[in-house]
Amino acid sequence: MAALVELFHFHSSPILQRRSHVPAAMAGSGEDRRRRMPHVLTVAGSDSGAGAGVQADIKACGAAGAYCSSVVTAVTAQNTVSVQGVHPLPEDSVRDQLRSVLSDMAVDVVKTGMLPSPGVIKVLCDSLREFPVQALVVDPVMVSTSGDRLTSHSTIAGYRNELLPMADIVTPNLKEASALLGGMSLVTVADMCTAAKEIYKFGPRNVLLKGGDLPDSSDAIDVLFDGENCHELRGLRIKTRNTHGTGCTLASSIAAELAKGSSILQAVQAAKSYVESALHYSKDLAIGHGPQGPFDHLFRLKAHDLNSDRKPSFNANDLFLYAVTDSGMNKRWGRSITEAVKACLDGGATIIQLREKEAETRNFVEAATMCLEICLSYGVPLLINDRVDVALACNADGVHVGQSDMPVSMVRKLIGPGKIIGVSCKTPAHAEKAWADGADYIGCGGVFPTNTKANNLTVGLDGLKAVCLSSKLPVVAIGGIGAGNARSVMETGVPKLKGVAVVSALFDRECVVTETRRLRSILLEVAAATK
Ligand SMILES: Nc1ncnc2c1ncn2[C@@H]1O[C@H](COP(=O)(O)OP(=O)(O)O)[C@@H](O)[C@H]1O
Ligand SMILES: Cc1ncc(COP(=O)(O)O)c(N)n1
Ligand SMILES: [Mg+2]
Repeated sequence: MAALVELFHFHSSPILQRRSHVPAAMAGSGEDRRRRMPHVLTVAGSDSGAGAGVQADIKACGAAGAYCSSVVTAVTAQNTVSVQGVHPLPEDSVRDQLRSVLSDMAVDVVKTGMLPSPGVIKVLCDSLREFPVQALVVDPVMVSTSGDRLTSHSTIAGYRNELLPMADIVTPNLKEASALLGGMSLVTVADMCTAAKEIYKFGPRNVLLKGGDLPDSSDAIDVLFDGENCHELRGLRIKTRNTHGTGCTLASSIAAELAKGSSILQAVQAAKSYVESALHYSKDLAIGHGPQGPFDHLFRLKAHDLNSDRKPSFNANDLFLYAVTDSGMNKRWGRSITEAVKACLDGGATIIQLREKEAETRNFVEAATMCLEICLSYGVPLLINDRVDVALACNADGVHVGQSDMPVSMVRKLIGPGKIIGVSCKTPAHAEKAWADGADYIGCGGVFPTNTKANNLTVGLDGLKAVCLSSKLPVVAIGGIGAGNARSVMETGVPKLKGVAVVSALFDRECVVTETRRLRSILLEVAAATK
């Protein structure tokens, strides 16, 4: 067997070199300039419940923006309770389907799922030799999560000797890894690394050992061995029964990312983050009566995509010196809102939020429109506090909402994918929800006591740190911050903390320009010192 592994190892070249890969969007020779799409072919079983198998693969690829063709290897009768029947298709039918697609449709990446017999593995390997593709992703499906067997024992040898040596990445779960290694026990992350290295010896160029079922782990930990390093990939473990199809989905999503031109590590990270988001969105979904429900692969059709290039215009560094206006203070100092905004822009504010709690709508819209024009001339984004209608009316850059304002998912629906949404958060749970709902940044506070907001609970520097450490979104600190304590806030040095938001320290002062400059130079000093 070692010799066979050697042989295949030698013949299969590293990913992206096997077939010259033309990025789909740019492809097109002189005679054919039609637009191409990244194309994944899944070779897998049908799941009548559509949570796993071919159905999951098509949805996962679609969600990633790839086309997905499908060669069906078996038809299963299954639901959220168990697998009630498995009907493998004749090998000839699988061969015909493979030929139909591979000979015509310019497949970039092949992903395999349920392969019910050694014969089907052989047919597939022959087809891949006849029609080489850019990359092969092998999800060695053996047993469904419900515990039902989906392939014969004899296919394990087929995987080891024939398919794995051709694979760019293989994605066993704990049970499958153990089966491939003759029953090795896997209970710790260290065991997972050892097992990944052992499986690597069968010939795949990368091994992703999935730890969805790792006992006693509060995170969802996967391990990627690329022949040199063992990367530990940690994600949030979502508390839900709806995990049917996570393995199929992860592998298909990896295939789609590879077809789009990502490296293996990038593809795995993007896929894992997609599965995590999909589980989070679907955690309360009720489909079926069994213990293992499916999830909603296409949740991004409803909520915006957090990890896409949806909003290249939002730059987290804009949170550096965040000025929040206050109509009461402006009145006290005899300033118009536009004068206040212009002054803090002159002093170097990097983002502005209009927070007008008392203004009449007509006046607010007029003022916001004028402020927007000023902000545009400084190249600084303008956000509106709470009032989605005002933001829409004046075409502001976004909205900032609090925990009791309109929910972020609704705001997103109203203002569209291209606008910025910020949310006030006090706890890691708020921060997680803000991320899942599709916000762009978090305002965390009140860090210190303040008179600007009545009855506002203070979270302190420790509360701020806790939110920043758990947040996937950039954070701006708010509440009682000014020249006297901004340094202590920024010196917490937590990675997600991008700046401070201030109200009174700028606007409850005689000269807004001077105060903004003073604060800015303090922030710049800390930034320079902590670089
Ligand atoms: N409850 C969960 N929360 C977050 N991620 C999960 C959860 N369960 C599984 N995953 C992730 O889903 C992917 C599939 O893993 P796993 O469920 O172990 O595979 P399989 O479905 O093949 O058994 C992995 O990236 C794993 O970390
Ligand atoms: C047809 C088919 N293929 C694969 C799986 C594995 O499901 P999971 O991704 O939950 O391990 C399944 N249950 N059915
Ligand atoms: Mg699973």
